[in-house]
Amino acid sequence: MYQNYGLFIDGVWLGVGQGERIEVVDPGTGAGLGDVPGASLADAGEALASAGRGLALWRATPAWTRADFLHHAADVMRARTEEAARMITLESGKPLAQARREWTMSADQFRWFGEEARRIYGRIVESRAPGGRIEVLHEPVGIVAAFTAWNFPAVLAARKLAPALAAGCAVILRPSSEVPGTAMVMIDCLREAGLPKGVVNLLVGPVATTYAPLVASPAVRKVTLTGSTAIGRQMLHDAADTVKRTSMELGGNAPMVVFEDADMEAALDLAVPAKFANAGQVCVAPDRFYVHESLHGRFVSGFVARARALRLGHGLDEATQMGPLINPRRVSAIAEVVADAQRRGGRIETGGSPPQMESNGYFFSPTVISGLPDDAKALADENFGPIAAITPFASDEEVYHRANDSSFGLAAYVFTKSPARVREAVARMEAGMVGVNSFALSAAEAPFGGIKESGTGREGGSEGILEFLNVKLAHVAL
Ligand SMILES: NC(=O)C1=CN([C@@H]2O[C@H](COP(=O)(O)OP(=O)(O)OC[C@H]3O[C@@H](n4cnc5c(N)ncnc54)[C@H](O)[C@@H]3O)[C@@H](O)[C@H]2O)C=CC1
Ligand SMILES: O=C(O)[C@H](O)CS(=O)(=O)O
Repeated sequence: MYQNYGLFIDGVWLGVGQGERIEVVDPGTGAGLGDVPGASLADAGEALASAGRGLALWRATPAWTRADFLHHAADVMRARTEEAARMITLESGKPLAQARREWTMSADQFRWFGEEARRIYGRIVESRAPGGRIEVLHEPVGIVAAFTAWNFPAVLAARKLAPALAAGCAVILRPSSEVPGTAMVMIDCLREAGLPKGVVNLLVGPVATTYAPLVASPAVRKVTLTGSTAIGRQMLHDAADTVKRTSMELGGNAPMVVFEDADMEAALDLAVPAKFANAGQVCVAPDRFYVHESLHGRFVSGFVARARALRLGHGLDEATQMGPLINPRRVSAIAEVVADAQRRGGRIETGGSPPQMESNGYFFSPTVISGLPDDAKALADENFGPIAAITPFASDEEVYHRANDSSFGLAAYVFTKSPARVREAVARMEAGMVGVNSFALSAAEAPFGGIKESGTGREGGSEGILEFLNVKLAHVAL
């Protein structure tokens, strides 16, 4: 699996880092996939030095040359889809079809920001001083340290690499140790596309050697994380010591509101796949289902029937619709959410425990819970697993209050046929992204991100490149 990869420092693969080896596990079987080198402090120092050289070269590279590279990288990625999808599935557990979609979404990021690289506009403002002029320029922010979660190992990295490279930055990428191979395949695609030495470096390994030296280094001018709110909060504190730019794609706990005028069957057909994609380990997955009281009973029944029909299995089996959780700790965490629900009088409508399977994989049955109070874990916390908590509401005012009663604000979804309700929901939902009769929030051309404790900054769209640019004012009196 990893014999051709390892750490990527100064344009070469280092199969042997100076740190300890890291075992990678297939969550679908519990078996080892192989091991990868863990970076040492010396490796991190070499990556920082390499990134400094890479930045000097890349920021001087014309935008159209950067753009052509990004487009070529997207083409190479598309050509290597099957290899990449297999790696994503083996490391993260998600079914192959979802892995292929994720890789395609990742290539789209490079294609989109290949175009955006050509559109880094400044402006000139007439000065109030005779003969003067004000120039507003955009310059690359510098060396970027990028940290990503395990659940979408490709697109989370692409959402950072593509805009940073479009802007002229150099990047040190440090993926989750659960899924290092996916980032390795992606960087090998960039290498194949002609990535210059030092522009992207890859570190894998312990926080002490792959995060601490980067966040402390004054040479690193931007920290970008996709991960939990707890880790994001820590990184924001750490980055403040050297006043780094930051962008944070953090936790979510998305409400889905089904109004009484919704097309309930259509809502169910979309909600169940959205809930159980990647076994629910999706930051924008619908977690809290608020259903108008007139529809609640039928909605629960329809949700349960669809959940029970899902085929669980290893992601490499093309027939699999839901794979495992990422590790045993996630299985325990989800089991605790169910136990909390039972203690609070909730009804486990289906699921609630690991399935009976001939597998050592980390599986948990698709689970539907009703009858819970709003402060139950299944409703109040980010569960990040295959749990749907469904609860009735009586009025619009009630449901907006309950849906917004959260420290999170990543995604929110409403289902209704009423244009008036659509306008009100988009305006009143406290989230960075709102889906109306849709869960399709993730696209390279759309700004992805949250508010409140779901994070800061946006990835994708015309906003995404701004995260990696500094504004410079020049007042020229000539
Ligand atoms: N907003 C978004 O776009 C997304 C958010 N997420 C969030 O990520 C979380 C799940 O992913 P996880 O990898 O479990 O999150 P995590 O926060 O535990 O880890 C995120 C990254 O930070 C690293 N990390 C862990 N502890 C660290 C520390 N003390 N110092 C520095 N780095 C550290 C991890 O190795 C990983 O690379 C969920 O909360 C989910 O909502 C996941 C995907 C997308
Ligand atoms: O990590 C995630 O949850 C992804 O952002 C989900 S998606 O945007 O790729 O669908």
